[in-house]
Amino acid sequence: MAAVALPPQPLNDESSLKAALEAQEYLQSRLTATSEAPAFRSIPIIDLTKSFSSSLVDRRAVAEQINSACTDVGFFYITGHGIATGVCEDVLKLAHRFFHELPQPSKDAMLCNDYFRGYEPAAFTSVNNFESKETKEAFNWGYESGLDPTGGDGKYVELDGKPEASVNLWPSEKELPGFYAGIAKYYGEVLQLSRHLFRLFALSLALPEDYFDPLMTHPGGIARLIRYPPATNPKPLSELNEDEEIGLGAHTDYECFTLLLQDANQGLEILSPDNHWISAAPVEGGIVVNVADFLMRWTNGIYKSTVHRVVNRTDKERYSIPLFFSINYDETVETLPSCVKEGNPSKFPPITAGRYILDRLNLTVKTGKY
Ligand SMILES: O=C(O)CCC(=O)C(=O)O
Ligand SMILES: [Fe+2]
Repeated sequence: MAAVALPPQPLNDESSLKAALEAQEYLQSRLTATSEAPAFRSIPIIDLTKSFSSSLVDRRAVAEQINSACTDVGFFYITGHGIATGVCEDVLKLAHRFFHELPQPSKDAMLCNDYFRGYEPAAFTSVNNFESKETKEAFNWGYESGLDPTGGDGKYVELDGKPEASVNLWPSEKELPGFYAGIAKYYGEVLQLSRHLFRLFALSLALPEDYFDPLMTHPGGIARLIRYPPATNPKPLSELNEDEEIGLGAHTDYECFTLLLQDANQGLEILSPDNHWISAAPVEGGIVVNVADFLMRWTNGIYKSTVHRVVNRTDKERYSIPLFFSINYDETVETLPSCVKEGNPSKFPPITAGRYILDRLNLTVKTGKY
């Protein structure tokens, strides 16, 4: 069965902005009150090795674990994912080089553009309504067909639906030799891993395995190198801490799901429904996966998009590299058929992938459009 996408329609800016504002309200409600969902204290680890098997039975067994993780926690680690340790180590080294070797004026010359590509100095964006000053700095880039091992289908459009060659901003080869090639290596692999995961998500949702394939031929995929400075007052995660030094404020992600590579320093924390923060400390060889808001809506709320934040509690810098994987930005979709039942109708109107993400991003910038 082919994926059911709606026929092309004019972008409905109003419904996506409404959805973006609702997401902010949801965040505030999660931070101020507990939710009725069952509490959790740990994050499942899923070994993907069998998901690469030629046996559908093996692939379904992995998909079932994904279903439980997404229903209960919204976060899981993947191991056995096929991206070599060396590739992960190399891209983390590149992150270090970007922040330490590139002179500040060169970074400033690549200041984040309207599509959120380029360099974000500390405190440039704030995910949580500016309640906290964020210490992180970042370098963001997005999909280019040249970074896609499939070569893409030539139909990529940007967040606002415009066909753009590329709005990415790259440091020059002279200033940072090997940077683009190193990014391309990791990005290409993590993009393909995301497509593989989406097939497992399809199985996990009782959909045909290729259900999402036509929707990720030119997918949105913003990725970033993030640097968190060392803590000025290192201390472990504790309920008693009140003066948290926020690296990245409490938020949910916007797209379908995120694949996060982190270095050896812990800092990522996720919010259990009973409002306890749980550390998502690095797991050897593991990549963190979390459901984001677009997929939460698409599954009628069955898959959880869980609130998380980053507090670097160590005396070392911390680096992380998330990829926010989206379907093609020009797709408008309605609730998945397997997530709508008699007595449980769709809770969410259709929205367009890119426009929704752009509205969410715009709400994070001090000079935002709204
Ligand atoms: O740095 C991390 O560990 C998490 C980053 C994150 O949550 C994000 O960029 O949305
Ligand atoms: Fe996040």
